[in-house]
This record gives sequence, structure tokens and C-alpha cells, in this order.
Amino acid sequence: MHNDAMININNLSVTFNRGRKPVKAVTGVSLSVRPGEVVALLGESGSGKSVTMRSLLRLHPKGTKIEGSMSVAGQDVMGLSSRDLSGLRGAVVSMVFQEPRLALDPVYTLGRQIEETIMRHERISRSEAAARALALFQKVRIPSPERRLQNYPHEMSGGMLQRSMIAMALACNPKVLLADEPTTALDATVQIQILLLIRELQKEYGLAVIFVTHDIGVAAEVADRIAVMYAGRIVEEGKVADIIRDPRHPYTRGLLGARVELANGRDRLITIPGAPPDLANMPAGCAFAPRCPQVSDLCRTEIPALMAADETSKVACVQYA
Ligand SMILES: Nc1ncnc2c1ncn2[C@@H]1O[C@H](COP(=O)(O)OP(=O)(O)OP(=O)(O)O)[C@@H](O)[C@H]1O
Repeated sequence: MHNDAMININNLSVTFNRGRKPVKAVTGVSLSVRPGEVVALLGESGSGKSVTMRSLLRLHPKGTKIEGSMSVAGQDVMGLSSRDLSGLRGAVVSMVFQEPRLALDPVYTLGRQIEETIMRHERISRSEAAARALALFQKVRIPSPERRLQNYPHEMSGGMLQRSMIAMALACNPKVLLADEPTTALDATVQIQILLLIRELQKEYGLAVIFVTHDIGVAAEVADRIAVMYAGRIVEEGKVADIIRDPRHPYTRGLLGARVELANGRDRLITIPGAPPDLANMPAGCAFAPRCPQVSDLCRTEIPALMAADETSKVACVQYA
């Protein structure tokens, strides 16, 4: 546990009851994020990034087993009543998603939705809330903000809609932003603009951010630290520059390699051969062993613990044990 952290996740495991066999989507994840820090959760689809992030607001279906402890802004997440949890959400913790359209109500204007968000958490008149909504639209640099506040979600482009979502996320001056692939659905040029905007606002507001992405380039652009997830566990963690310059885990090297091939202008996305394991049918040892170019016998029997590699980096691989 880190006392100065805004987000603390300690030995989190999440098990879903799907069909007859329980599925452990997250195993023993520990992570902390300080105020003003951006940590990217990086990994392929199904690696447990979103489940980890959503655990911070206990956004799982009934019957899901959550083990471990978590705190956000000093509040023990597992101990909060559902009412206190809704208070935390929006006011202290905000979220932005890949598909803003799913998070917005199609029948209300954007201005109305931002006003309602503010009025849900604060005793404030509608005209004051409207003035705040306008200031927020200016902050996220939406052109003609007065007019745009009168628009419905379907009248906005993907990029402008994501700017609106960011405005809404900032509406109640949160301390924590949870971002789940917020730029994945956007064109490359819009994507970079939104990443820069998030970075700029995060600094200005001193937000602690968890940013979920499958793209190591995006993680490098936006984050201070990266935690790489594979099959529900963190397999490597460190400062962005260190991970990009000297990735230790063979999986991280694979992710970086896939990126390099793209940068070289090949028209094919080179991925790591093979596929992640079925969470309901995990291999005995390291989950990455079946795909690992450096696999040894030990890897097939032993699950490597996440260990300190130096002062700021951790890795879970027998090569470094
Ligand atoms: N509500 C749920 N019920 C059952 N299984 C779930 C549920 N939510 C997630 N899972 C499973 O947990 C695993 C991890 O999912 P998660 O969404 O965290 O992956 P991810 O790394 O964020 O990938 P993606 O980019 O696809 O969202 C997946 O196998 C998924 O099917």
C-alpha cells in the first residue's frame, strides 16, 4: 500500500460465474496511482484491463467474486454502501469510454446532460450549471460551444463527442479519471488530438488516471507508467521510457515488435503468434509460455511472481527470478 496514492489496488482477484465453470478474469493485481500520474493498463483483448478498472467502482454483475482491497481518494471501495459508491462516481471518479454514444442519452442535448451531471452532485441552479457547461466546452476546445451545447449526441462527430464526454467527465472536478480505450474508435489524427487533450487536462487538474489500451504507442504517448497485463495478471510494470527502451518480459517485447513492424510501413499488423489462453482452461505454469519464444521447462510448471527488477520496474518472468 502507498499512503500518498490516489488509487490503491491491493491483490485484486475477480471471478465471474459464467455457466458452470467460474472464470477468474483478474488474479492478484496490485497497482497504485499517485495524484497527477497516468498509468496505462496495456494488453490484448481479454487480458483483464477493463475488469481491473471497473472493479474500482464495483461495476460488476451480481454474483461476481471480488477479492483483495482497493481504495480511491482514501475511501475503502469494498466497504462503501451503493449510495456512497454512486456519490464517489462522477464527483470523485469519472469515466470515459471507447463508445461515448453508449454513455450518452440520445434524447437530451449535450448541454442538458452536462447540467444534469453537475446538478446531481452539487446544490447549484440550472443557470449556474449551464455557465459551467459552457466553460467546460470551451476548455475542451469545441468550436462554437454555445451552439454545440444545444446539439444531440447524433449531431456530433466521433472526435467532438469524445471531447463532450471529457467535458462531462471533468464537470464535478474529479480527482480520478478512468479511461477505457477512449481513442480506439477514432481516426489516427483525431486520436492524437484527444490524447494530447487528455494529457493537458490531466496535468492542469492534477488527475490520477488509469488509461486502458491495447496499443503500446498510445500508452507511450499518454502515460507516465505502464502496467502490462496478460491473462489476468500484471506481467511487467515500469516507467514508460524504461519499458519502451528496455522491455523485459517477452510479451512486452512482442507488443513492441508488433508496433515496430507497423512503423516500418508494412501493410500488415504483425502480431505475436498464437492467442491468449482460455481463462477457463489455463495452462499450468506461466500463461504466456505457449507463445513465448524464450520458453524453458520451468515456465510450463511455475507461475512467475511479479518481482522488482530495479527501483522502479517489476517483471514476472523466470528469466529474471
Ligand atoms: N460480466 C462478465 N461476465 C463474465 N465474464 C466477463 C465479464 N466481464 C468480463 N469478462 C471476461 O473477463 C475477461 C477479461 O475481460 P476485460 O474486458 O477486462 O478484457 P480487456 O483486457 O479489457 O479486453 P478488451 O479490450 O476486449 O475489453 C474476458 O475473458 C471477458 O470475457
